[in-house]
Amino acid sequence: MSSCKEGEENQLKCLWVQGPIIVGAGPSGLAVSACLKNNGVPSVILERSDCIASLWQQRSYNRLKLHLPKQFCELPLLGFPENFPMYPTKHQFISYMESYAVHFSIEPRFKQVVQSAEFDHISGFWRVQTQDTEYISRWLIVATGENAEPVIPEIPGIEKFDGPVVHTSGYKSGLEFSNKRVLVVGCGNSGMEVSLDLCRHHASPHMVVRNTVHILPREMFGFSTFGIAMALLKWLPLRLVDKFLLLVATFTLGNTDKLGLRRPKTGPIELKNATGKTPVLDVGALSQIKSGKIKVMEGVREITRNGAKFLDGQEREFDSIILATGYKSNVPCWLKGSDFFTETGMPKTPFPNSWKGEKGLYTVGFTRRGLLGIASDAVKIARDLSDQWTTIKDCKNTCNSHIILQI
Ligand SMILES: Cc1cc2nc3c(=O)[nH]c(=O)nc-3n(C[C@H](O)[C@H](O)[C@H](O)COP(=O)(O)OP(=O)(O)OC[C@H]3O[C@@H](n4cnc5c(N)ncnc54)[C@H](O)[C@@H]3O)c2cc1C
Ligand SMILES: NC(=O)C1=CN([C@@H]2O[C@H](COP(=O)(O)OP(=O)(O)OC[C@H]3O[C@@H](n4cnc5c(N)ncnc54)[C@H](OP(=O)(O)O)[C@@H]3O)[C@@H](O)[C@H]2O)C=CC1
Ligand SMILES: O=C(O)C(=O)Cc1c[nH]c2ccccc12
Repeated sequence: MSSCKEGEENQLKCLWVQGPIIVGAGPSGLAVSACLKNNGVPSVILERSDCIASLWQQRSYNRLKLHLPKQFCELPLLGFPENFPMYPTKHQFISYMESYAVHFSIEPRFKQVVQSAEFDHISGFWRVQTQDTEYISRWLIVATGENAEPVIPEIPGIEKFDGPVVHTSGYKSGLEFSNKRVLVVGCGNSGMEVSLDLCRHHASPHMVVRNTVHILPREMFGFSTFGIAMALLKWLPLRLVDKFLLLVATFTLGNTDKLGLRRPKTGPIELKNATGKTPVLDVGALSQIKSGKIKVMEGVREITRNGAKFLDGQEREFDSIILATGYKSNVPCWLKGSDFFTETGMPKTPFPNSWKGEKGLYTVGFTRRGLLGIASDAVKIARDLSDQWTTIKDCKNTCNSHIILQI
């Protein structure tokens, strides 16, 4: 990286970057940087927080474990340590990512909040601005993730509520909710697992289920449900695999409709692929629902000073509210002049072709396929980009171009 205009007062520093600029040091940014390095391509990662994998280190609850078996959650080129359990804890996953970064000598530039990134048609380079620096490169890799910001819905009356209102990204443990009545809004994996954690800390969770939801056992016949689905998908059509999963789920879990958990018409994997809505992989919440320790509530009509009114006319008092309402991409806030992303910040081109845009733009981790999708994107990007890198290096040796010498 070489500097072109060093810090005059109120002016951005300007840095030319060797290889691509990667925005985000989560699993996606680390994976793509490692794959590039393995192919001899340097890169610079810009990360807004002060650590790698900030979602895992700073914005997730203590009890979190991977809910897919470890073989589906490894980053490319370096697997998990052999002694890891089938479902590593978040602390194990973080330590794995720390060693991954050390192994590939990945050193992100921390506290660099990317505020804008735009392709400069005149120079043919990407200009990426953080709060204090402008980075310039021929390539930009978007690795800010599908979970960059919490979704905070506007629920009528919520501003009147007297008690604490937290999003699951700020929830650590049920310890501070002991003996409290808690309204959990949302019933995805976060809503279910936080409700379960609350039960284990003797709180009284009421979980809002406003819509339909697929709940599957994490394991079937001693094998992971996800693993079974992946294996069957090699041989059978998606809809048949979904039918099979639902048959076994009904057999092992019973009819969840009766508990207020109505299933969508579309099957779980088809729905995940089409909309990104992840089925709940049950790790114990369902039995707490069955025993009445987690109460399922219909949609909220309004929040009051000390509780909530529900669509079915019920009214309850609560001490706290936890918003398990999911996450969203933040790409539209900072990526300018590109029509590669939708207004919700997801690539317009669907999987498996969402990893490559135009003019040196790449995306990793926007496939709605978790860590497996990340690994697949990272490998493809590194292959594509290293071909260009080799061509440019060869040209640099022979054409002696001024611009090419700068990068
Ligand atoms: C609670 C939870 C559990 C999950 N468990 C699993 C699982 O078990 N298995 C699985 O396959 N998938 C799982 N996923 C899905 C997915 O694999 C993870 O979310 C994974 O962390 C995504 O990696 P990422 O690098 O794409 O995004 P992130 O981990 O979100 O990393 C993106 C990084 O970009 C940074 N960033 C964002 N905006 C900017 C900006 N403007 N400037 C600079 N930096 C920025 C962020 O600070 C962050 O560090 C889980 C998701 C969640 C939310
Ligand atoms: N152990 C693990 O590995 C875990 C993995 N995860 C993953 O993290 C990702 C995010 O999960 P999660 O945080 O659960 O988010 P999700 O997007 O999966 O779920 C959000 C939930 O909030 C509901 N919701 C949103 N707005 C409102 C509202 N205004 N009123 C009522 N309900 C509302 C949604 O309902 P509706 O469907 O009606 O919109 C949905 O039930 C997923 O991919 C998940 O699999 C999460 C936790 C643990
Ligand atoms: O946990 C997540 O958020 C994931 O995206 C992992 C995942 C990818 N594909 C799935 C299909 C069913 C359940 C979880 C996943």
